[in-house]
Amino acid sequence: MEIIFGRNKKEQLEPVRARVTGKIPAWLQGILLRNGPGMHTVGETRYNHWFDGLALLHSFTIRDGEVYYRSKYLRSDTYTANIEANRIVVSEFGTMAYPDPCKNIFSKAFSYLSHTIPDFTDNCLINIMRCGEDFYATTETSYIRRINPQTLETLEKVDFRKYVAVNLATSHPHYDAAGNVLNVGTSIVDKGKTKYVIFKIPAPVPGGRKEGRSPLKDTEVFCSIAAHSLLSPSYYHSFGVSENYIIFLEQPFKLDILKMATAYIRGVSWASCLAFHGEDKTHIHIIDRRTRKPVPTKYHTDPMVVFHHVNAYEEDGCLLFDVITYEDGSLYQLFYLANLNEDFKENSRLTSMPTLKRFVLPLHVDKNAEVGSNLIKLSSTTARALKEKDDQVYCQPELLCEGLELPHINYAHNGQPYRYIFAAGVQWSPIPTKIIKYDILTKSSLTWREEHCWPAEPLFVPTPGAKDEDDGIILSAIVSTDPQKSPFLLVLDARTFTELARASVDVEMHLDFHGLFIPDAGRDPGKQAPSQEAPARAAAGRAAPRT
Ligand SMILES: CC1=C(/C=C/C(C)=C/C=C/C(C)=C/C=C/C=C(C)/C=C/C=C(C)/C=C/C2=C(C)C[C@@H](O)CC2(C)C)C(C)(C)CCC1
Ligand SMILES: [Fe+2]
Repeated sequence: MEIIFGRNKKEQLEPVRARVTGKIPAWLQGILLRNGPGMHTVGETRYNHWFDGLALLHSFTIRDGEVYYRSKYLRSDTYTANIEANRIVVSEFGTMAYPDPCKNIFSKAFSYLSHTIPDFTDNCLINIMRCGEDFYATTETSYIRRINPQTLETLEKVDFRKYVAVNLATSHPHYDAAGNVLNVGTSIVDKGKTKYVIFKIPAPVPGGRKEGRSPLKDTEVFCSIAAHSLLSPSYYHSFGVSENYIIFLEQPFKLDILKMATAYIRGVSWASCLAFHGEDKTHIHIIDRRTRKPVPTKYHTDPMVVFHHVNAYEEDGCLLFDVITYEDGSLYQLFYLANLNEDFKENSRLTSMPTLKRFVLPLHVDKNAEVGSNLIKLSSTTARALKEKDDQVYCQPELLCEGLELPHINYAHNGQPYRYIFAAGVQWSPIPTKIIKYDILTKSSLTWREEHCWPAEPLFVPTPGAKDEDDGIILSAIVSTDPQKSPFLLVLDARTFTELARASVDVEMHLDFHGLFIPDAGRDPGKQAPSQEAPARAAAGRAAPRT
């Protein structure tokens, strides 16, 4: 466990050629670029939480059946300040740090006052966002860092706050067919009105970057939602989109702003300002993308915690959305490094299982429908939505499957009807885990697993000209707890889940969070596959007839 979670990983600055066994499809050319925590101690100091680790970018460049691996720490201001001081000087999610080494309460108070609000970290360790031709490493503060996807060099630091009033933003943006980026953030201090802000980064004008203009400069507010409680906005990690709607879950996993305001002076982490309120409900906000306004019906469901939305689509006047749910916020508890030790199996039993659930919301509620009646008439689901008084609807989801996390789909189906979910399988115990293809239609699954292997999030890359949703390959970086086994990039046939190839590298690879595949530019665009993160092409793929 220590090898996987706690140990600092070395950078691999020079591209190293991987040992390929099997055959990588000739059409698969491009860069798999991923992000995750790689350094957990600096000098004598250590982070408390796995999600605090310094961002280590890594990439697998796939060219003509060969694979080259490289990795580089994100040179964030946080990284530089820590390395220069040879200790942790910037606070992260689970670790509060003090620029001033003096620990007495007066000096704490003094440095608090002199900084007023400590600046938030730009240790962008969670995901990679594409914005036109630019790529950014992302986290959940207002900072993102532009990076060079070829060399993994760190470029400029961008503060969303310059363009839109958000203090936090998700690391899971959505992309539409035209190349617009949608994201959501929380505005905590803007005129005392705590709100969730959905914002849009418009698709760049051609040649814009060449003229030195970043598409971020055109960022606009799409819609704002007032928080139910001004002093305790919800925490969220992602959101959902269908063709015409945005789904935002205001869940009872909340940030306590008063606690946050005193966290620094009290010497506690941001994480300690987060709490699950089992007595509250989950509010489901639906925004109409055409009017940019919330729909009038007030939907709610039982208390739950969601980190990852899977997908959403509309069918017969209903909005269906699939999410991975937990019964409480204990997932974040599990990833304290102190819990990720030999007793992991014991500790992890405390956590509720990630469960894939389908919610179905009626988009038009008949005012005359009887209170207590089920408004969902779809035969394909057991999800229910019960009419309540005053335009309220209580949603009861359908439980689809247990033990999925880090979900991915064929992104050409994002917001559209879809059938397959690719994900890492989580059992917590017994470990290690597996990769799963879950078929929503038949409720069956295919799995890939191997002893001692810990898979990362599986990404789907479609075959050029693909018609079927699962015509493509799955890429996943695999690390192992067996010191004899090198980490490798696994290439699976997404249809059958048989292994096509693996590319092993003799490096200490880290277990990462998220990333994307960048298909090689310059290939015949007519023949280019609709790619996971290339929305314009994905749209072209969607237009192709489906079988
Ligand atoms: C909170 C706050 C602040 C700070 C916010 C910060 C720095 C937030 C950072 C948040 C981060 C890094 C969030 C990361 C979330 C990641 C999630 C939910 C990942 C889940 C992954 C899971 C369950 C993976 C399981 C696994 C699978 C499936 C396969 C296996 O092989 C391996 C395993 C077990 C890892 C401010 C802005 C400073 C101030 C304001 C308040
Ligand atoms: Fe995530």
